Amino acid sequence: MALLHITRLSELISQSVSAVCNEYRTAGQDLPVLHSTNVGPFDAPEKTSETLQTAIKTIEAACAQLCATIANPGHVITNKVYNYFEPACLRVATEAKISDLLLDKPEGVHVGELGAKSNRDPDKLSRILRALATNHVYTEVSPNVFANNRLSMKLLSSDPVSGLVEHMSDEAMKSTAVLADQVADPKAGFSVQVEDTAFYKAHGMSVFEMYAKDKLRAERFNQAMVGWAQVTGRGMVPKIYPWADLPKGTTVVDVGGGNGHAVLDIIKAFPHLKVIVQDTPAVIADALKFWQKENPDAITKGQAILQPVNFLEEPPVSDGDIYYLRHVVHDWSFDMAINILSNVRRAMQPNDRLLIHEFVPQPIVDGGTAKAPEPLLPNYGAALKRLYFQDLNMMQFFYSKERTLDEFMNMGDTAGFEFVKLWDGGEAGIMEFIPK
Ligand SMILES: C[S@@+](CC[C@H](N)C(=O)[O-])C[C@H]1O[C@@H](n2cnc3c(N)ncnc32)[C@H](O)[C@@H]1O
Repeated sequence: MALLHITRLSELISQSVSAVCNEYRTAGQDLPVLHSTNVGPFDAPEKTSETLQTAIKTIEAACAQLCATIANPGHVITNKVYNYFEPACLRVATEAKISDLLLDKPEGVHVGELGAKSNRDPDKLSRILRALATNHVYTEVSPNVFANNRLSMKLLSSDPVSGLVEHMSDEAMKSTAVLADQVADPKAGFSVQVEDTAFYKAHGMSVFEMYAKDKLRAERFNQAMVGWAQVTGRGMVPKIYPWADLPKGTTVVDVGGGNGHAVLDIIKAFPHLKVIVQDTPAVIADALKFWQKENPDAITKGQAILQPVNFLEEPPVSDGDIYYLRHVVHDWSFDMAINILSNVRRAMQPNDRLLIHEFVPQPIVDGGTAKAPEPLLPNYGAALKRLYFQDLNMMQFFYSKERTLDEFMNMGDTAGFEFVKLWDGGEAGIMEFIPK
């Protein structure tokens, strides 16, 4: 049985590798290589076919499960706990702009030069870059000479994923360090108040209070949201919902829209639509710069309007047809989320629609709709770990959570909405509601 288990895992890996090769071959594309700095043809989630996605998921899940099954347990656990160095090293690399310094230098750059150009101690830098290269971020081409590879290209300062790395390895990770203390605390551990969260303990304020005061971190967070969207399928937003079928002039209100990158993609694909982005005044000021760079015409023509709102205290603008909330509800406890949704409900007419775009995690025990082949964990285990860590991120920031479909349906019902449909978008889905 034990032998069957590990050989089955290895078979799953080799079958899935064949499937990957086949997808590339059929598309006439070269197979990916780790040291390449070129963007691969299927690197973006929206460019990855379902067959390729399943094969990659299976490889990730089976490799992790095989290692966990056969390696020394103490070794595996020690490696897991040492993982906290990886984000710290990634932040050193992004803040020192190492990937920018290595751009177009396939022969690599000596750490002495990297240290001089980034004002970092070369010895510390070399050890940090070596730790990253050992984990496949950067290549050490010869002793102390480092070059970019397919992963380190995501750390370029022009790539919004680098903002995500900094946001997560700075203010987020500092709160992760005290998460266990908060969970064990007899008072804070059972609270749902934001003042009792790990984030509040670490920083003495909530995350949105931080961003109201700290402009650099606030701008970085907005960039992080674009990076997050890119990784989880920015290009998916126009594909998940039948935006094309909406009548000309339909107005989509992006409530808590950040800089409005999601609706920017929507009007790019569906120019017959109009959008209004609403967020806090500081974020809207940042959003204006973003649109002036990305699509200034939409602002001049009035196709895109940017407006401040405080959705905790007032309804969003009332002249929308579709109210779209992307990764907003997950920031709030049940009661606070009901307050926001009730405010949205107050802005809406009977024929308007509410779209809540969020992760919808599947229970691990029956695997929900994911249906991984045995002996993989039913939810594809390590391949989907981001989803479960993201839920903990919501715990440490807000004492909120990533919710199941049932939880969203209950929430919608409480706030005065009738559930219509889940538009499946893979990792995240759009839940459509109408006013009751
Ligand atoms: C997790 S971000 C999601 C941003 C965007 N929808 C996206 O998917 O990238 C949550 C957003 O809610 C906004 N927000 C928080 N409190 C708010 C409030 N009281 N009124 C309006 N927006 C708020 C934040 O500024 C932030 O842009």
